[in-house]
Amino acid sequence: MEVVIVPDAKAGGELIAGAVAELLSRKPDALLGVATGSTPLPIYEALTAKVTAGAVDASRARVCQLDEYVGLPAGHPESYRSVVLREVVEPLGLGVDSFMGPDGSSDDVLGACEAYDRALGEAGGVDLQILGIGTDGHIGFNEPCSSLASRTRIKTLTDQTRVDNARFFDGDISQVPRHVITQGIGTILEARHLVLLATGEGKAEAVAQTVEGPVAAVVPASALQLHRHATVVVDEAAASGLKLADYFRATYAAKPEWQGL
Ligand SMILES: N[C@@H]1[C@@H](O)[C@H](O)[C@@H](COP(=O)(O)O)O[C@@H]1O
Repeated sequence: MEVVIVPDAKAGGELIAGAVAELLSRKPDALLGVATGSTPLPIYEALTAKVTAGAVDASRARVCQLDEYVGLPAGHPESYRSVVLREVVEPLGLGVDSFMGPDGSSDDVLGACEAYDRALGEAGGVDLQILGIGTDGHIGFNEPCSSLASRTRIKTLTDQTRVDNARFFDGDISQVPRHVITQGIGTILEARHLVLLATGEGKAEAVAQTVEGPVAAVVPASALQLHRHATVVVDEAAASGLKLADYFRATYAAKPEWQGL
């Protein structure tokens, strides 16, 4: 696992957008896995700026969702499908046919989970998966004690996650769905490159446990330690709980440019 400490969220966004740009130059039809939440927005803004400036050709890129609420009506503005279309797919100038996600409004939720897990494999697998992290260490919507071998399935949100996400629902926790579909941890680990961005002091504890704690289902993001190409990008505040911060800084400073992220 590589840990990169950046000055702020904007720098993290630029760095990761650069890695996506490099991937697209190598593989124009790469499948990009995207997370929702506030944290990854600087990545999508930086990538959109590169595309608008003509520095990156994303016209053949494909985008896939990490997770979804269950039970929101199709087209609800806070469904993750709507969010990803609004924040990523449309700004990059892509069409809906470049995009895939689980159907959270299906009557057959179990079937929708299995179909999505299968579809990811049939699409050739995710090339680069962008991840955020919950304050409780979740990735996607894999809450604490999710199986590290889990596949795409339905999960129940913790009260903490529903409180954290209420800001997208007029601050009203009762509007935040209790159930979600999420790529499992086993599914996420199949992506070729995992890039987790965490910013702000509120994520410091979860980041410390993810990077320096034991691999444990109680901290789902710690499963990144099992991946052969995982990058954790943190700002100074999110890095504040890391004992090895100076080592990570020195290592990155001495990294040859040709290695990329
Ligand atoms: N399912 C999403 C996660 O993918 C995201 O990482 C997390 C943190 O969101 P934020 O970046 O807004 O803190 O929120 C939700 O739970």
